[in-house]
Amino acid sequence: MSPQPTPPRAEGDPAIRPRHPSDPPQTPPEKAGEPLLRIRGLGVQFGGFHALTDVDFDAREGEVHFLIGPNGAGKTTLVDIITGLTKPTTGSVSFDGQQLVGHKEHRIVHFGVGRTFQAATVFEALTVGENLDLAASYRLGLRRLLRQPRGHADAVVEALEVTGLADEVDKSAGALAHGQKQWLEIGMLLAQGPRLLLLDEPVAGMSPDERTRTGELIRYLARGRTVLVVEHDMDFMRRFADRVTVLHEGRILRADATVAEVQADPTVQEVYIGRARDDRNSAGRSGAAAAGAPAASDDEEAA
Ligand SMILES: Nc1ncnc2c1ncn2[C@@H]1O[C@H](COP(=O)(O)OP(=O)(O)OP(=O)(O)O)[C@@H](O)[C@H]1O
Repeated sequence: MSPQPTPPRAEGDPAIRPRHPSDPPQTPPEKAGEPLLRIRGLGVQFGGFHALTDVDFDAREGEVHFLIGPNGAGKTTLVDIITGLTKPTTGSVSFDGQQLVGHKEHRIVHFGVGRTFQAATVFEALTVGENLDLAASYRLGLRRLLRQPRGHADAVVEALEVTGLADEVDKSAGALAHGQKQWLEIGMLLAQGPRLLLLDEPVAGMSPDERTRTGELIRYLARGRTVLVVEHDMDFMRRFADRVTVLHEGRILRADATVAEVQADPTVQEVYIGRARDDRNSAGRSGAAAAGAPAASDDEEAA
């Protein structure tokens, strides 16, 4: 029997509970001022193929910013550039005034930028606590880690609490349920003390209940930080996004909008619905599932 996920500890905390219809609009507090992440004129080519062209993008402290777009739009490539995995052909990426382009991945982590991948990358043979200790040590450095008093660093204790994994601290990560592994990976990010968290499809493969808990966790993470979420799940976006940017074929289709603005945008609707139509047609022809349109029906309903 697969283990039952424990809910995040701070469930009663109004900052992380799901949005209620009577709640005030989720406009992030800071619209003015310099964004924490500022991307200008970004472009990248693979061979002759333009994966990203002239991308401008801003994200501010305290906001949950969703990056959406059909398959192949360039979302992961954008995250890869921010984190130093891919070098852009043109443009700049400024994080808290620091230019990131040209720095190696580990330097960018030290600047305060962390990411998760589509598949959780935890050390399955280690316990939950050991995974978190290891993640915390990456930022602290070995010398400071050895000088730590016995027990876990504060950042690890916080990560255990907010991911709801405190009761699983001595369990091996390989024995966790799918959702719990994703939460552990997010907890490992948190233990590194980032100011910008990039989450690539954090709810893929999760149950509805796990999605809700992940959304609550993301809202918690955004307190005093910035969270950029790459996601296909439109319902999840509607519930938990502050701002939304839409990419299409490597270009910005709609920048820094509210959920309502994105839903009302006919160009965005056309991209998603057109894509869904194409996928359905090709699925009909080939008999294969329309893998590229996980949220399409959602959007048709929204349209
Ligand atoms: N290293 C690479 N070499 C060649 N082409 C690449 C490389 N990385 C990405 N691409 C191409 O760039 C385009 C954008 O890919 P990317 O993975 O960023 O899209 P995405 O929006 O994240 O898609 P998905 O939602 O399917 O993950 C795709 O056409 C992809 O094939």
